[in-house]
Amino acid sequence: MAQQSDDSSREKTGENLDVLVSTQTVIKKALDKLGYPEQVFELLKEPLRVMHVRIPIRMDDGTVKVFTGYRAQHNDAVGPTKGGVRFHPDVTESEVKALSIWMSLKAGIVDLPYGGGKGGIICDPRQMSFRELERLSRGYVRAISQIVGPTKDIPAPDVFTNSQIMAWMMDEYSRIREFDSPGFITGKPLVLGGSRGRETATAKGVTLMVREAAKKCGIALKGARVIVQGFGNAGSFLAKFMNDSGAKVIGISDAYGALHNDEGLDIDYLLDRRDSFGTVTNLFKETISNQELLELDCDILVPAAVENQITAANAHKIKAKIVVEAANGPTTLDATRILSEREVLLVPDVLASAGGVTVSYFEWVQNNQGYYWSEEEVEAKLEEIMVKSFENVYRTSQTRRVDMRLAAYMVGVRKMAEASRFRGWV
Ligand SMILES: NC(=O)C1=CN([C@@H]2O[C@H](COP(=O)(O)OP(=O)(O)OC[C@H]3O[C@@H](n4cnc5c(N)ncnc54)[C@H](O)[C@@H]3O)[C@@H](O)[C@H]2O)C=CC1
Ligand SMILES: O=C(O)CCC(=O)C(=O)O
Repeated sequence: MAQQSDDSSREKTGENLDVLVSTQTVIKKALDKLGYPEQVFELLKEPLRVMHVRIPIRMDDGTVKVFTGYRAQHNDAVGPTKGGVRFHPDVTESEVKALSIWMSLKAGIVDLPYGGGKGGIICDPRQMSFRELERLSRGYVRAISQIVGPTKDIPAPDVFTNSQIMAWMMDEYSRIREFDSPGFITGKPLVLGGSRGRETATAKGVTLMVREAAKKCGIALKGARVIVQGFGNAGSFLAKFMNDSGAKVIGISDAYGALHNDEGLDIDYLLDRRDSFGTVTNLFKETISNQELLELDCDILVPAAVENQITAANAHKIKAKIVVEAANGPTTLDATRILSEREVLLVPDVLASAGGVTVSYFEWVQNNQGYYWSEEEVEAKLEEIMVKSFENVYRTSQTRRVDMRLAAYMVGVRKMAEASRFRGWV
């Protein structure tokens, strides 16, 4: 999704907003810095496999609609591929490819035994009924069933998909295989083998990254003014955790607009009132645009919605001292450079949002063991991994004198490059 949010007045800068191209640019730089030959880039610049499927679904009114979907598997040298499935009208093949590469990098940074995968269906679930969504979820699994599975490629939730959709997908896969297969997918409801702590894991991980970044910048979290773009799984729990830690959440948004109050928003009220698609601004008369939100004065800014929100057009107007990317791809490469020149500490997506896949890994391990952990155990393990990964990336950025995004790519790409080399692929 070369996403633009609700403000059509954004300046045009001629910047390339193709997230696959920008990801490839940073992968190339990371491999060059690490001294890998060109053939490694040739291997890693695109997914090994991309499946394009067309899914005919009987709609509630009796008509048949054919949906287009994708599953991309970037690199499986380290282990099975893993990553979410998004349901969104702006999904493209190029975006799904980039998202699968980011999953490989996340797995490398937090050191999971996976490569990256990602899926998407072009649809608007906000316009579909519960039963239509069930048929689409099951149809997608039937279409990709040959290339996925607990030891091949393990899906999970992403934008506009949730634990109910994971449950239908798991059930469909179990029917096809004639075997109960909880390890086929993560982000499931607890009663179907989900992990404690998975629902809040992405936000918990981002909270830890905000904490570590604030320490580096000498900013006290208590009283810090925080803005969160997006109020879905990642954004809404993050706003709550920030609030709980004594920070003041002064702005939030969804796809339709944003809310701002310098005295702090009532996050518990908003959490209670948001719908299952993370929409809450429709309840208010006075809203501002997503672009206005991003440019407000604050200490910490967390984009937690979609791609290409901070670009060359607005990077110089960002007032935050710390930007932590909960969303995948919210900041373009030009914007990354501008923020870095302005000495804004940017914690990149492939590190900041890796808490989700980390607890998904815990879920898969628990499914394989048939033994389930307490929430405290999950959170302690998550904290250890995220803090260690932050330090690793931060140290790399300091010692190699590169920005945090390039440092994260250097850390993330190494394991799959080495595994591919040992396998004799490059
Ligand atoms: N759910 C997870 O475990 C993980 C999610 N992420 C990333 O976090 C971001 C958000 O994902 P979730 O919270 O899971 O999705 P979600 O579907 O729960 O919520 C998405 C939020 O973004 C808003 N939104 C959608 N389109 C928008 C637009 N054009 N402009 C502004 N806001 C818009 C929606 O209204 C909603 O509030 C995505 O980039 C996703 O890839 C990253 C790692 C894990
Ligand atoms: O939980 C997972 O396996 C994947 C999460 C995801 O899609 C992401 O980190 O972007």
